[in-house]
Amino acid sequence: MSVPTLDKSVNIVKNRDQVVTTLASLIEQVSNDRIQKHSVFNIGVSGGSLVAFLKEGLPKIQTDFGKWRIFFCDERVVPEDSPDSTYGQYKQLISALNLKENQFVTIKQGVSAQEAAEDYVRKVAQQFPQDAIPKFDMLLLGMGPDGHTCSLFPGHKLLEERSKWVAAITDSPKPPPSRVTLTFPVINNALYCVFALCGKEKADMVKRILVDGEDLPATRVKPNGGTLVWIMDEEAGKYLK
Ligand SMILES: O=C(O)[C@H](O)[C@@H](O)[C@H](O)[C@H](O)COP(=O)(O)O
Repeated sequence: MSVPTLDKSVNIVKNRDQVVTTLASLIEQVSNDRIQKHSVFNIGVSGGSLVAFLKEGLPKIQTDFGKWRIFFCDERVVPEDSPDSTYGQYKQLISALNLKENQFVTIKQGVSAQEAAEDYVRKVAQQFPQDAIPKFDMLLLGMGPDGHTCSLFPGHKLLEERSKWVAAITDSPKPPPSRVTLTFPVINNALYCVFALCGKEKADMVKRILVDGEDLPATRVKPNGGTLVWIMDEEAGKYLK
């Protein structure tokens, strides 16, 4: 797979196809490194357009998917068979990548957002017993047109959460309203935080975050001692040139 090399934190590639291949190549590199060192690859995925990027890109990479544990950076509190369920959208990857269902760490079904968040904290803690704060190998993030990431929205009190690793939100401005989300203490403890995005509708917000440094949720993703990578197409990055 010939893709542009990632030599900086902000990578503007030609088009959506190259976002898919560049993202997949980075995931391939990091997953193989982590599996070689720790025999497991702990990755968090988001919903939105990232789902399609991964469905297209992951089947083309060489890695031991059997060593992957897949978490959700955020998840909607809906039944798994709802079209709004992020896990429901990723389920197709189970057969495509020969995964086992239990490699996805999913949220508890049939409970409130608060209960789902409390349960997810326990599930996450189980996978990172040695860590004072869970240290994900890689978190794959989207950025909404309002600068949100995960289910952390501009002006929301959850932006200030400093102790809970996973929080519930019931007033998400992006439907559906009830979700669980990782919080910044966990997000910024990851080894890699990777934003992947496309399209001119994101260009203004990309400029406000990466040029103007406006304090928006996506601006606050600054992995401590980790690596932040942005991968976007020319349309999304048109104000960065
Ligand atoms: O489940 C979700 O809604 C996401 O996790 C959310 O944070 C998403 O990543 C952004 O809204 C960007 O979505 P798009 O890439 O579709 O614009």
